[in-house]
Amino acid sequence: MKGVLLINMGSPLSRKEMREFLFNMFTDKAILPFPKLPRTMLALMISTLRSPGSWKKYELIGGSKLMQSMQLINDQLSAELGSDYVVTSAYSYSRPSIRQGIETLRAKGITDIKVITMYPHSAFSTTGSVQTDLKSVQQRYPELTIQELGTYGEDEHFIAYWVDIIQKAIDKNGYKKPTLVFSAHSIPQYNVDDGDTYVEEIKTSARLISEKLGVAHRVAFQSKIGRIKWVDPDTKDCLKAMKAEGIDEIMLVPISFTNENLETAYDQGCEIVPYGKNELGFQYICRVEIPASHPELIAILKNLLAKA
Ligand SMILES: C=CC1=C(C)c2cc3[nH]c(cc4nc(cc5[nH]c(cc1n2)c(C)c5CCC(=O)O)C(CCC(=O)O)=C4C)c(C)c3C=C
Ligand SMILES: [Fe+2]
Repeated sequence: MKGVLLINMGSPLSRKEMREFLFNMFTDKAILPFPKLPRTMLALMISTLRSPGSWKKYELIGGSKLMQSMQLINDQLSAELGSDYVVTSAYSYSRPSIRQGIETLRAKGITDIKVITMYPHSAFSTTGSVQTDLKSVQQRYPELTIQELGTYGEDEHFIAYWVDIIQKAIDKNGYKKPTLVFSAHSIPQYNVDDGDTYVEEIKTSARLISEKLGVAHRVAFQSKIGRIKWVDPDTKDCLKAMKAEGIDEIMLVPISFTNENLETAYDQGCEIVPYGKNELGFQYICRVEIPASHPELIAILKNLLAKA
């Protein structure tokens, strides 16, 4: 029997978990690249100060849908793969942790474990963090064969996944000639300067999807926090420039995610779209929602396993 571990960031399900989630995130060297002691002190400070405001956002959207979506994807993949595989999910900053996920499979006597992250693109702060965790679990359990199957931003099923979701949104909204704004989670500029390929990977996915749909597109970055320099252009600035160019039908596409989450429902739904409507005066602007699961998403995961 083989094991499949699906990995994502995680999400807080209660006010108490909010602080833990932020603490776990900011003690991660891939997020805050400082030595351990100052990083832990900063994580304690940031999680304490940030959690009330962040939790309010989660309450406003009725909670993040990330964990429910992960459960559905997990169950659908498990049903597709049949009894030769055990599929389970784990999270970088929530429970079960990556180590716990591997231990669950190990406890079932499984030694061959394939790992798939729910991040379509690589980034030091997401896939890089997962790889570091996997390395440390591998050292703990050298008898296991743990193989991470890589990203899939150019995979034909990933392109088909977004083409289908976007086309349905175009039809639903009755847009005639939309311009897609692929709004990805931003990353710190210092990561790009150190060789992070995330931005280029996002641009490639955006180009391939737009070409298939035959529509115009832009790439922009959202959800920056703190005072450091993040990758540009910022999504709101991109919309401002598009208004000046006279573009009038806009669809935000959350290209860096495979589940609805705080950054889609709140940052796009409650901040960026209202900004476009109320401050810039766009009449036709909407965000494309991510379905909880999708046949093409399951096909991506199955394909990665078949190729491994
Ligand atoms: C400060 C550093 C952060 C970096 C770098 C970062 C990169 C990054 N994040 C995602 C995906 C998600 N992030 C989510 C929440 C979230 N992210 C940060 C910080 C960084 N992210 C914080 C502090 C939070 C918590 C919310 C808040 O306080 O603002 C989520 C949402 C999860 C959910 O519960 O719904 C996702 C998903 C990517 C893809 C990425 C870089 C590529
Ligand atoms: Fe994030």
